[in-house]
Amino acid sequence: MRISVIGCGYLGAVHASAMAELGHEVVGVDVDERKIAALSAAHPPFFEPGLPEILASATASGRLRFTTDISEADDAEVHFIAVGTPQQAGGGAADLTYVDLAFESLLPHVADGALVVGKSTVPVGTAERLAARLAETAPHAALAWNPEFLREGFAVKDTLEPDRLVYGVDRPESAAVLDRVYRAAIEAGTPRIVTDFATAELVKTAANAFLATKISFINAMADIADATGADVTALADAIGHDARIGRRFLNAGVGFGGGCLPKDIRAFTARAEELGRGKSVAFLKEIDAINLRQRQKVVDLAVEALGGSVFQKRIAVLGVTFKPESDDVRDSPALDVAVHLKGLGADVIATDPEGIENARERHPQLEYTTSTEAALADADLVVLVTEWREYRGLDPVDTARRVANPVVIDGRNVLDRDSWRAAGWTVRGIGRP
Ligand SMILES: NC(=O)c1ccc[n+]([C@@H]2O[C@H](COP(=O)([O-])OP(=O)(O)OC[C@H]3O[C@@H](n4cnc5c(N)ncnc54)[C@H](O)[C@@H]3O)[C@@H](O)[C@H]2O)c1
Ligand SMILES: O=c1ccn([C@@H]2O[C@H](COP(=O)(O)OP(=O)(O)O[C@H]3O[C@H](CO)[C@@H](O)[C@H](O)[C@H]3O)[C@@H](O)[C@H]2O)c(=O)[nH]1
Repeated sequence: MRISVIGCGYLGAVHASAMAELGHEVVGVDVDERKIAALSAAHPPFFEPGLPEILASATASGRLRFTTDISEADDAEVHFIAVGTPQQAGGGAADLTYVDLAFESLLPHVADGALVVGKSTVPVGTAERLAARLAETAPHAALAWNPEFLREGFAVKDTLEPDRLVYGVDRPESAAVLDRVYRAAIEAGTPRIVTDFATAELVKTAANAFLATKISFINAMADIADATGADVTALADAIGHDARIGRRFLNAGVGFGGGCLPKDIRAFTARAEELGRGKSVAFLKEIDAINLRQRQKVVDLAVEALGGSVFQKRIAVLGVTFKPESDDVRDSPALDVAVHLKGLGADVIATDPEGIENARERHPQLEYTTSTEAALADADLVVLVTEWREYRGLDPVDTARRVANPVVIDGRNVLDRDSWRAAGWTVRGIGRP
């Protein structure tokens, strides 16, 4: 099929490449010339495992090209909208400017019979509004909402082998078109849920709200564990054996960040308030508050570990991205902790395998290194806040030789505390004795 993907960021670049990998003819469109130049040269403008390979093979095959000229989307049968929906400046609601601009710029290029498919995460009601606008200007085209559930770090696999497909449609023909797009996944047995616009939009919001709730729930348990000497990791293992609860997403630590969960729960709350249903999701404000307290908790642990002040103390911060296997620092708990410690007068040196460039752009006041050894050298304190494999695998004996003072705050509860303690370290975790 001929497909266009409008917006080639973390979501769109992967979606475009994956669609081409499935054999479709794809044009990726973005307003960012640098991004388009990089993608056209088969260089992903961000770090995502597996993307370089499918991008290279799809561009070489001629099935995938990128452009800043939206008129090149003219002959597509399906147009995916994958532009950003960030948090509004000064409020929690989603900023729909990019969706609206992308949609308006696409309208003159929507052919009769084409399907416009929203992929961006939007407040419920957006699809209905856009469908009405489409009916005015391109009455022989249709709109669908097909939310995306990929995780950064696993984006290629999640796109090619999704857990489920959700189609929000207003006519059965739209679902049939999406079935052709996703034929490979459907033939492999991927469940598909065909529903109305509002349900499809809400499925996405509800999924992220649930995931955020799971993480803040375990972080709340970590706080009680801290007050009682209990161990939140053992607690998570034990409750996780109950299949109704499940062990995944019960890792206590510095909390959730990224370009999705934090902004999506805030946008959901704002939308529910607009709908007069604020009370129904008021708990999400507490989920957010618990999450943000985790960042403060790590900072407080650092102050405590250094005897009441971090002023002029050398602190090695391991990790700046919001999670491993990504270079994304949007709303990153790790970077927030580093910035906060710096604000308290610490001599912070932050390291990360992939995120330094993005972190430096946002917070040039921090000192960065890509070398873990350089970060550790003569540190008075080590703070692990993103669980990259290289940090989880650090040798405690060798690491102890590098630092000035063998004290580590394990903000992700990933170090083997027994071997670190045996090597002379003081180890502080989250919700662990
Ligand atoms: N990142 C993820 O893991 C993920 C997963 C699922 C859903 N989502 C949702 O997908 C959407 C995109 O997220 P992202 O992380 O890819 O954001 P992003 O900021 O990485 O990418 C958005 C892209 O849209 C481009 N853009 C903006 N206006 C445009 C226009 N008028 N025409 C063409 N391109 C335009 C930007 O230049 C940018 O490259 C958001 O709604 C997000 O919530 C993201
Ligand atoms: O037990 C856990 C699991 C995750 N996290 C943190 O939660 C955040 C989000 O992690 P994850 O969900 O893996 O990353 P994203 O790539 O942001 O993916 C989420 O957001 C996407 C955008 O909406 C959705 O598509 C995905 O389904 C949803 O998992 C990260 O900061 C993690 O460190 C924890 O603190 N504890």
